[in-house]
Amino acid sequence: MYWGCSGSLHQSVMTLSNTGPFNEFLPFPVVPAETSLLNKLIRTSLVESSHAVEILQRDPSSPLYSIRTFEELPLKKELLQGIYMMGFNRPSKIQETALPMMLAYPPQNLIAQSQSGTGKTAAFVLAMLSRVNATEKYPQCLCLAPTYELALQIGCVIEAIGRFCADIKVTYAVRGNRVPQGTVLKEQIIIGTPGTMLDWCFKQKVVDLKKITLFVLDEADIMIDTQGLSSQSIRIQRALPKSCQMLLFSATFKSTVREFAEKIISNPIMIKLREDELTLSNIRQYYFVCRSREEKYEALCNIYGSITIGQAMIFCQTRRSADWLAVAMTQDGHQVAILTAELTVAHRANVIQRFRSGKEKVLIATNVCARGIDVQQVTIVVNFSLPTNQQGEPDFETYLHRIGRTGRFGKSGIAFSMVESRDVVLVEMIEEHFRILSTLTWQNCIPEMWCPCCSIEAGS
Ligand SMILES: Nc1ncnc2c1ncn2[C@@H]1O[C@H](COP(=O)(O)OP(=O)(O)OP(=O)(O)O)[C@@H](O)[C@H]1O
Repeated sequence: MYWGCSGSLHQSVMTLSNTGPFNEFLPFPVVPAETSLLNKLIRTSLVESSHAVEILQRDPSSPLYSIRTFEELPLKKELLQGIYMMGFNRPSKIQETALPMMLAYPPQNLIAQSQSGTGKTAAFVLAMLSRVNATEKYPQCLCLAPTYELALQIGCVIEAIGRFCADIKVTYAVRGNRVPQGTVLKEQIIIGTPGTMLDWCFKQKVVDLKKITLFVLDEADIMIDTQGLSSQSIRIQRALPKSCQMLLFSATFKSTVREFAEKIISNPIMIKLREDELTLSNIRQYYFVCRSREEKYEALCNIYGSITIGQAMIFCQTRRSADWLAVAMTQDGHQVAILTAELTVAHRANVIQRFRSGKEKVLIATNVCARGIDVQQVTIVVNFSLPTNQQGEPDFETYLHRIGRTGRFGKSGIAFSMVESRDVVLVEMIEEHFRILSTLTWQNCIPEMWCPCCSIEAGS
């Protein structure tokens, strides 16, 4: 699989190593950069938010306005053409507010937070392509991303939106792309990871930082959670001229991100798009009490026999039980895909893409690799085992992530949990926990006695 575009780097085999923070309960860590990448790869459309953009902090001297159409922006016609070729008819929520600020003169510094998929990348790509002076053949914009693959993804967006800007070129400061000292870079935009960018700027000295007019730091939350990346980014940023415009983007706005952002960006305008909260209120939840794994499987087959299922996602606690279930379902003639943390990111992306496109109807996943992955068309979620922590207590957060839907995409869904008798107490704890948030409709259905509550069309 090749994730880059036609830029000046070509490399076809990519895997991300699991180097992120280690989750003590699970054999494989959840790596936020991987989740972010997978979501980018599987996302084909904008995640529209119902929330307004909040302006947390603003430069009082800057006029603040938002736009409704791309034509209202000072964009060159080649960029408008590029935008329309991408199928973007109107700006997203975050673009409405951020783009006028990013394109304003004099240039303004901006910190923007908005959840994944809301159009941040497209926004800063437009800013980069607008700021560049295409007649000058030297680096003018630097963009930092936390991983090789994410850097290449940004490059793809630049090349897609900028396809009519023939004179603007992009290069990649990422591992494997070596530039000997003395190289004269002609590309106006450099996208890279902090380590290699640092090398290009300070060791190889192929970038004259004094000539950089726009600096973009993407996925700031991932950067600061990944050892070394934030200090490398700060080193680069500190060497830039005072007049250089700084843009920082993040999907989350934890206090650490805010502190980091404020440390490196002076007098920023700060904007934030509130995230839709996960909710269980539109999910009907049922559970089966089973005596064994085999009986859980029988219950699962009963669900399949009784209701119309679009696509289902089944969660298992361990890889071994995921494998067992995949074999059993395949033998019974189901088209099943399996997602476990041992797969490389490229492999996982492939599995998810196949599932998205409907090639498989069932996706069996272990929790670790499915967390944060956005598969919107799923109408049925099955907990083949309830998520628990190392102490054997219910993992409420994971439960919510597995079955929760945001208000915006809150088509009703159904979730089934298979529990062994000794675990009914977990069900009660989950019920107790979420009763505060929403009204739950738990139903105790016993496989042999199929109850009427379950004869509901999924997604109805
Ligand atoms: N104005 C728009 N109209 C329609 N689609 C858009 C628009 N802007 C972006 N998109 C599309 O929406 C998807 C998400 O956009 P984008 O990647 O820019 O979001 P993001 O906020 O940067 O996400 P992430 O945090 O995961 O990087 C992409 O498929 C992109 O092509």
